Amino acid sequence: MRNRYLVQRRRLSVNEQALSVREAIVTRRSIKNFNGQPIEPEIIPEIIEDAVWAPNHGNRNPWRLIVATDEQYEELLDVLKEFGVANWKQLSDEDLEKQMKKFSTASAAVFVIVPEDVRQKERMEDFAAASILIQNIQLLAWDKGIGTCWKTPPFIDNPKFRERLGVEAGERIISMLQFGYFDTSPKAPPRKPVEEIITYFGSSEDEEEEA
Ligand SMILES: Cc1cc2nc3c(=O)[nH]c(=O)nc-3n(C[C@H](O)[C@H](O)[C@H](O)COP(=O)(O)O)c2cc1C
Repeated sequence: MRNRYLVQRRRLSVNEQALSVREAIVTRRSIKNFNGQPIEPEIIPEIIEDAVWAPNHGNRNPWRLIVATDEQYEELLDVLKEFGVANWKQLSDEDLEKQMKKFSTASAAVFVIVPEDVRQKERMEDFAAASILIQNIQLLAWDKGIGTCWKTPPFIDNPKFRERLGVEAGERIISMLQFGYFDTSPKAPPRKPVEEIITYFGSSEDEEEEA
């Protein structure tokens, strides 16, 4: 009975989608200029609940997420100031405010953390699976009109920053994912054309024969 309810609930939420999968993939852009409008804090766990359906080898669910929204995001801003703005103590209030815009105009951040498996293959698989989770989050947010940007500033590997976040030994932060509403979407950075990235199996033999 409970299962049937869950299936029904999932169907309902799927029907609520605004964008097709293709539209979401093609139109999503990394948003780097947010407008400062706060996002509803409950949106983040809602998105994550769906995003975890990412494929992952052995169903290891190789991820955990540290979420900062609302007042916690305000608290996080103090930490980001310390680690993400060089010489912040020497800056005037005005310059500091300017430098902080890259963090302060977003209204939430999610740090995606993966286990660092000692086995190389598993480590790579876990990184790949967590990357899919991240794109799922980005697409689901986009579908709700919320912009995101996957950021990898150097401080995510700083031991003191890791400690402030509560990241354990054997774990790695792979993304600081910023969230927020936005007024304009940037122009799409062009991708390499398909002809450039595809080689058809056996085609080099054909070329050799023709030559
Ligand atoms: C692994 C990864 C790391 C990234 N790190 C940063 C970053 O540190 N700063 C940034 O501004 N954008 C970062 N990006 C976003 C890319 O700049 C962006 O995806 C790329 O320019 C393509 O634009 P689009 O996402 O709008 O299609 C990152 C993206 C990925 C996948």
